[in-house]
Amino acid sequence: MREPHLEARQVSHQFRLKPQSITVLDQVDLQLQRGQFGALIGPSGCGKSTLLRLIADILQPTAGTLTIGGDPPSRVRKRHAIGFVFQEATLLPWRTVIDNVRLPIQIARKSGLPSAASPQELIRLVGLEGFEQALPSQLSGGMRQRVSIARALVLQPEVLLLDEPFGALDEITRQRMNLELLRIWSEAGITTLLVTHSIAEAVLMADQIFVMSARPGRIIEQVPVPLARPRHLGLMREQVFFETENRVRDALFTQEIAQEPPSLQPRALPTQV
Ligand SMILES: Nc1ncnc2c1ncn2[C@@H]1O[C@H](COP(=O)(O)OP(=O)(O)OP(=O)(O)O)[C@@H](O)[C@H]1O
Repeated sequence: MREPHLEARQVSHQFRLKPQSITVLDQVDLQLQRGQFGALIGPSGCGKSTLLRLIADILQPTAGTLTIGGDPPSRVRKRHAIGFVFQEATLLPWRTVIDNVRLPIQIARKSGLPSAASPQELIRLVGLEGFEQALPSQLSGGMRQRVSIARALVLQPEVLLLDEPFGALDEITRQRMNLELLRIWSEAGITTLLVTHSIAEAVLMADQIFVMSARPGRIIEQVPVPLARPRHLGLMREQVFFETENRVRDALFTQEIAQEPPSLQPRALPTQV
């Protein structure tokens, strides 16, 4: 068995909310092989973004260990090897597209620049050729997220973390962006973890789907996606797609039912004797 590239072992996290603290993540175990695409799905507030922020070294776990290629996230972040795309495109409004994509290079230069990709080449990769000199206000929401993805890739990260990047987009744009992201991922070959609320999106994109419980979040099921690559929208009509969706849905809703007050839970039918 190969060593995982991205690994969380027994990771827990508590936030201090005076006067007490809340446990957001409880002994999370997760593994992704190098170059794999993982999706994290779970009820709102179960700690998906928190887990991504722990992997990105924006937060530190209260317990447990995280490693990327055997290194702690702090070391990986210092070599600028973690790409992060947030829910909203966090672009600098006064900078052009190409200058937003260049920004991480300019910041990293101060601490000894790791190898960087060509911003122009990345703009081509995300399909924004011709918009290099546009300002964020002159772009659609989908185009702004493409700029964010190009910016996250410019320092050639070892892992790419995406926190519901297309949540604010309409269904058609979202599906197009999903396919574009898959194309970019397959060209860049980066270990990728995507947070999503959409079961279909998780199945379409991922090699492995990690289903989380309600807070405190735990991984309650890992669902492998047995679909060939390259993926295309036609796969969404195939039996194996429905079956994988159902496995994820069952894992999500079984726990929902378990948490309902007893009066709302379905009664077991009397068995015939
Ligand atoms: N900085 C913080 N301080 C205190 N509590 C926090 C902080 N950040 C998040 N939380 C709490 O941690 C829990 C998990 O939040 P998180 O954003 O990780 O969930 P999520 O699964 O990504 O939710 P959603 O799907 O709605 O985006 C929530 O209850 C939230 O209120």
